[in-house]
Amino acid sequence: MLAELTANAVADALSRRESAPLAEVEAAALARPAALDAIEALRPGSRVKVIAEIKRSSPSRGALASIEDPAALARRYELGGASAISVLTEGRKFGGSLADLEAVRQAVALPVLRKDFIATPYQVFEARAAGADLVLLIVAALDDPTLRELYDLIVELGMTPLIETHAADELERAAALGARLIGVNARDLSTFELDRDLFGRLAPLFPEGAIRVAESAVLSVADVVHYRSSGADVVLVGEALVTGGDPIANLSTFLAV
Ligand SMILES: O=C(O)c1ccccc1NCC(=O)[C@H](O)[C@H](O)COP(=O)(O)O
Repeated sequence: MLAELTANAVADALSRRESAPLAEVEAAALARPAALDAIEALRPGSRVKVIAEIKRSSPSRGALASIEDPAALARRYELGGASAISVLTEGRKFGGSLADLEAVRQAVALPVLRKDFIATPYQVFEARAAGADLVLLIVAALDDPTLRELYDLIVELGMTPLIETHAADELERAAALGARLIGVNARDLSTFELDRDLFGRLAPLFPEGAIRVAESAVLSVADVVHYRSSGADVVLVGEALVTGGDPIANLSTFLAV
């Protein structure tokens, strides 16, 4: 069953009255310099890679960090060795915005992910217009034709789709797209429960050659070790980095795994 939060966010996206006409956002997206190569940045190496997230609050944890200057935090992440930056752009539950993404884009030379409940081509153009290099698609939130349409548009605009899954059948749907970057979110979006073992159970189902991203629930180095030993190439970390003091010091411990 589609989580209520996700269903509402998708319904919002579908019914939104846009502030700018599609043609304008499309033109702004096409006028941007080429997107950065996220596949290259996240290519598996001898150590785990980190996508570091700008996250102010969340439905499961409430307020996490005020983050008055997302660009400054992104620069710290870059200095600390992150391979990409995730920016939550959803406003109501996560306190994010496209303005955050634009600010981060200008501050760092790393690929930037638009992390949101993406359900329309408009949002994909908006992401590119704001400078995103990657766009998250949540398999559970989209039917196959929409998933395909949005996936193809992201690729056509030169960006990289990060395909988020939470179950075996969703990984099959991600594989059918030809996805090169696939995440398993440990967080059940209906109950918010965290299952750090889910990644390991689904890891054998990843298609050959896909980059494997473990999303959510990294609170300590032990969690990174756990994901890495289960086959993760990349971990996506929010809460631990925005609440854990010096992000550079935290990243250095994660990146040693
Ligand atoms: O974080 C939440 O509570 C949440 C609830 C419902 C949908 C999505 C949610 N979070 C988005 C994410 O996937 C995480 O921000 C990201 O994976 C980082 O997770 P964490 O390191 O556990 O903060």
